[in-house]
Amino acid sequence: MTALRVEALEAGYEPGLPIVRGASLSVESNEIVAVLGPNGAGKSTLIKAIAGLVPISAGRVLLHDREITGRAAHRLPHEGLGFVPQTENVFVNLSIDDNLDLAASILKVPKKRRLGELYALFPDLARQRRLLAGRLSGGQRQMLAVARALVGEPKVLMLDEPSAGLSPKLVGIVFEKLVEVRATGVTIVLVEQNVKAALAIADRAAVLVEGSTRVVGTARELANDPQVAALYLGHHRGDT
Ligand SMILES: Nc1ncnc2c1ncn2[C@@H]1O[C@H](COP(=O)(O)OP(=O)(O)OP(=O)(O)O)[C@@H](O)[C@H]1O
Repeated sequence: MTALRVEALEAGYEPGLPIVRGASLSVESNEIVAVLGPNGAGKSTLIKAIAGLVPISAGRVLLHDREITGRAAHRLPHEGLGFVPQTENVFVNLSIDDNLDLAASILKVPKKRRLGELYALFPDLARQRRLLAGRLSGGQRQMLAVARALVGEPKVLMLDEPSAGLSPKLVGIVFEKLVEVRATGVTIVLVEQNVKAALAIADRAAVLVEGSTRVVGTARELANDPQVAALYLGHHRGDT
């Protein structure tokens, strides 16, 4: 079953100046799909447009065959779509517990059960639950951002550059956690500059160039395609 379908999407920050220009993507249930591409290709803009944070001027977004095009960001967790922004993705002045508690209150999720499940998935967070989020290391903070986005039990979780600012070791730890999250039945879409790390966990990937999806293939095909590598993937930050 198709979990998320993006059809010929156009989106941008100013009217008449689309940054995303005809991006199409189909993500099957329980897949991990990476959106890759050169700097400035519009990867973040695409994921933010799906997440209701950038205006869409053409095309459609469907979540499990239900159209959600242009749906306001705050409504999407109720539709089963979770989003982890690249920055400001936790409340730094609140504890881990309060970050999760607040998300559960807003989404009207049974707190005790859901936080118990999330603490079982993220034991490091459970151990430090009274600690302020602002005092967490980069990797732990990213884990909390993922946990927060999971509070509403999304069917599809989208992440904007989860590896940003993390050491290669921490990228590995965070990405392994994403594989565990997928094993709980969550479909994952991630935008990444770290091509190598993303292709290591992804089933398939799409390469976005100048706002449109140019190549879609299995992670293995893309990793081994010298033309794709030379043309589109290049040598990006963290790609070592
Ligand atoms: N808030 C904004 N307002 C106006 N233009 C923006 C905004 N954010 C990004 N852009 C522009 O949109 C274009 C695509 O940016 P975007 O961040 O989507 O690319 P990207 O592929 O995610 O790149 P990177 O990998 O460098 O983050 C760039 O030209 C950028 O300057």
